[in-house]
Amino acid sequence: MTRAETRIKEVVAFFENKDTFLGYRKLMDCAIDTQDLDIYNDVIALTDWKEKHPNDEEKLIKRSLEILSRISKIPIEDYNTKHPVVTGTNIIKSYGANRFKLGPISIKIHKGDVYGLVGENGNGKTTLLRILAKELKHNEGSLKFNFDKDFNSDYDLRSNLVYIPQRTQKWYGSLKDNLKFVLSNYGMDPKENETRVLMMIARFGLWNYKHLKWNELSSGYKMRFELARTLLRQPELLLLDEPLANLDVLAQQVILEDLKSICNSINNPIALILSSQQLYEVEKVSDKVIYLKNGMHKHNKAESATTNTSNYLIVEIDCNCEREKLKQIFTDLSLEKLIFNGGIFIVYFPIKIAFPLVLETLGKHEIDVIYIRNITKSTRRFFVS
Ligand SMILES: Nc1ncnc2c1ncn2[C@@H]1O[C@H](COP(=O)(O)OP(=O)(O)OP(=O)(O)O)[C@@H](O)[C@H]1O
Repeated sequence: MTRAETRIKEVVAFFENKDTFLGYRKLMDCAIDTQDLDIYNDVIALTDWKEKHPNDEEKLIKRSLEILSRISKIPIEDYNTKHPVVTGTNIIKSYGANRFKLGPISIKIHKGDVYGLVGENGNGKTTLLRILAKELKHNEGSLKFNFDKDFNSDYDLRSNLVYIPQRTQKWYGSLKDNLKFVLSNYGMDPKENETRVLMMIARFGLWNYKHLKWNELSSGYKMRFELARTLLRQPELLLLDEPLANLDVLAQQVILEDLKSICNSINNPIALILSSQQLYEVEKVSDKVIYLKNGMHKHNKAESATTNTSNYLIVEIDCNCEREKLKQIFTDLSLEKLIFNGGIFIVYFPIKIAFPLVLETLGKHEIDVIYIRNITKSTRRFFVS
């Protein structure tokens, strides 16, 4: 079975399980991979119908499955993501003597992969993104791009790599007109322009917002607009600085999943690096997490001998329990260390202790647990140690 066939099968299963919210977004990804304007028009017509008939789930499923069946007849070529699209070697950036220094950092970025860039404030995330975007010059090391589309100037480079900063600029006119403007700059025929723009509007859940102006959109929808605008340019490398900053928790998860799915396109994958403070959300979708501490890349290898946390099971717990009581109940589990950090406990056990045993112990003592997480392999442990 090809990747495309496997994916269509998955999407059919979402609809069969009546998970139409996810199924419909994945259906649109399958449609985008066909690059077939007739399919796009089918999806656009169905999106319009769906917005007008929000309660007719059965018909939506039926019509979606029909489109999927048409998509399955279109051959989709697998893109070979073997070669990195960016290779940075020993990159160093200094803002001057006795000031912040980033690096040396070495990094290889492949299309189809999502890289999460995390770290506390002021540790160099934006600096690294701006270097990769060629907005900022590095002092030492090499940075090589290997794009499919040739670039002869920094202007050309801008269509291969797109950097969306934390604060984006105001625009004028309607959301849809602004998106159409992007493609008209590439000299696209007006009919195709309309179809591609409406497809992207549908994909980013902007259908009911397409006639609104900048000041009529919430920050979250402004970010969706930026993503739609960016993806219309079909970049090969996408650099996002804090894209989740203004989104509510559910929207953060939806946008991250969408980005992952779009970047994982079968025939047109994109390499994505995004910086964020939303560690868990980012870890969930990232193929690799880059944790920056004082400008250095701290490698997240739980087994690494260089990390002083490697020999522990580390658990984060929020519970209604006194510190002394917690200490006492964990004595049997050979408790190593108990830290109270920002309202939650960080508990260290020898690595031989299994996480379910911690759960069992808390249950046995009827501790009122609000939240618990095993952070042994998460970069979260760097934030608390
Ligand atoms: N143009 C500049 N000149 C001098 N120092 C700078 C400049 N830009 C950034 N810095 C310093 O470099 C360090 C790293 O900044 P950077 O914005 O890269 O961090 P960050 O991890 O993105 O932080 P945040 O999470 O707060 O956005 C900070 O100490 C900052 O003050």
